[in-house]
Amino acid sequence: MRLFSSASDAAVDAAGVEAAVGAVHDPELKIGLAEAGMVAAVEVDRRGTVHVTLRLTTPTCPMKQQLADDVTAAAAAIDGVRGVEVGYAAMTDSERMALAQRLRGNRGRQHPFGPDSGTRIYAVASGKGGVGKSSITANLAASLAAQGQRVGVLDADVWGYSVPQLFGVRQAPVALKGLMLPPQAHGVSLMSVGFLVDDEEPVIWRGPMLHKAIEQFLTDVHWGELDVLLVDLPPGTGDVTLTLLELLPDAQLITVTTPQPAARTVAARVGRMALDARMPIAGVIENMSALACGSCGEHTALFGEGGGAQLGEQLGVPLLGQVPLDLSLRAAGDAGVPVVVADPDAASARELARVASSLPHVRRSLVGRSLPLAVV
Ligand SMILES: Nc1ncnc2c1ncn2[C@@H]1O[C@H](COP(=O)(O)OP(=O)(O)OP(=O)(O)O)[C@@H](O)[C@H]1O
Repeated sequence: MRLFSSASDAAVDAAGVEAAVGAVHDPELKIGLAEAGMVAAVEVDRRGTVHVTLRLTTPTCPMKQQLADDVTAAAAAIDGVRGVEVGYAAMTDSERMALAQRLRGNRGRQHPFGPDSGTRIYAVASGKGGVGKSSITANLAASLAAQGQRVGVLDADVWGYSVPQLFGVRQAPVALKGLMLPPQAHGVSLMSVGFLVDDEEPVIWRGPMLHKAIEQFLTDVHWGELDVLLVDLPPGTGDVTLTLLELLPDAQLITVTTPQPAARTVAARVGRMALDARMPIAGVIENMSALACGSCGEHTALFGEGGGAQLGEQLGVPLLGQVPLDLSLRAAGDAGVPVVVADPDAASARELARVASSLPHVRRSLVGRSLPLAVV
């Protein structure tokens, strides 16, 4: 229990406490605790201590501590409250079922990112692997979340997933009667195959199974209302990319390349594929641009120069930014904290934050809406 020295000895407004506790937002469910049916009891004793019992979706709820902190802060803000004690109970099966149904709403088996959704979707692609596509995705997401946007990251790089590592999240998502609650980190909702398999275990999905898995990541995950969904695609133009193009026809492509000709040429193929599918391309991000020496400031173009600008020209889209090679970005990624959060003044972080705040919103032309693609 936490005790406070209250400024006044006024009788506590029990209804006010209950309303304040009920209004606390559950970050995974994305609704208030009262609406989620999670407030089992709120009592105020004669000493001004508030006793709250929360009904958790699962006893091992990863948000338990944060919920306790938020509930404590909300109750403590009410006049006369001298202490707050938070206890827990678990939902029954039927309560979990009712909650899952409420969260799904009436969309049934449809995913929530259809043409009527207000979510901007960016699919982050590269030709070659290892050019920093996942690092860029993670940092754009964390930066947008820090600006107050509701952001999700779908790690569609099923074989080479790195979103769990980049966000420092290892826990499996809470499952609520067939609906997965995406883990949260740095204000971003996350979903990745990496949450569902052991680190050492190879993912050997192919064809229909892959298609099904990607579909489920869109349909059976409680994304809630998002302003932006970033999809980290696997490198190249494989099955997953085609599946996503089919499932998310309103997605816009962001192509990541290094300045090197080899990376640019392969990235151009992904760009061409998007153009052929009439998928809008938001632009190109050049990563691993010139390295600035920490002490003398001199720039070394380790991977050459100009690849991003040339790719942009080739595809007829803007160069959105040039993220320098930066030790801070690599170290932050290894530590599981995006560099825009861990070291916002680092050169890479400043450029990534700038790109995030000026991401264009390119709409798909209504001409030829159906895709000339099929998934086998
Ligand atoms: N600008 C940068 N400066 C320094 N290191 C970087 C930079 N961008 C990425 N890296 C590092 O390069 C490695 C590869 O990055 P990342 O995993 O983001 O690439 P990727 O294109 O998503 O790879 P893949 O698609 O093969 O999984 C990581 O160790 C990352 O920390």
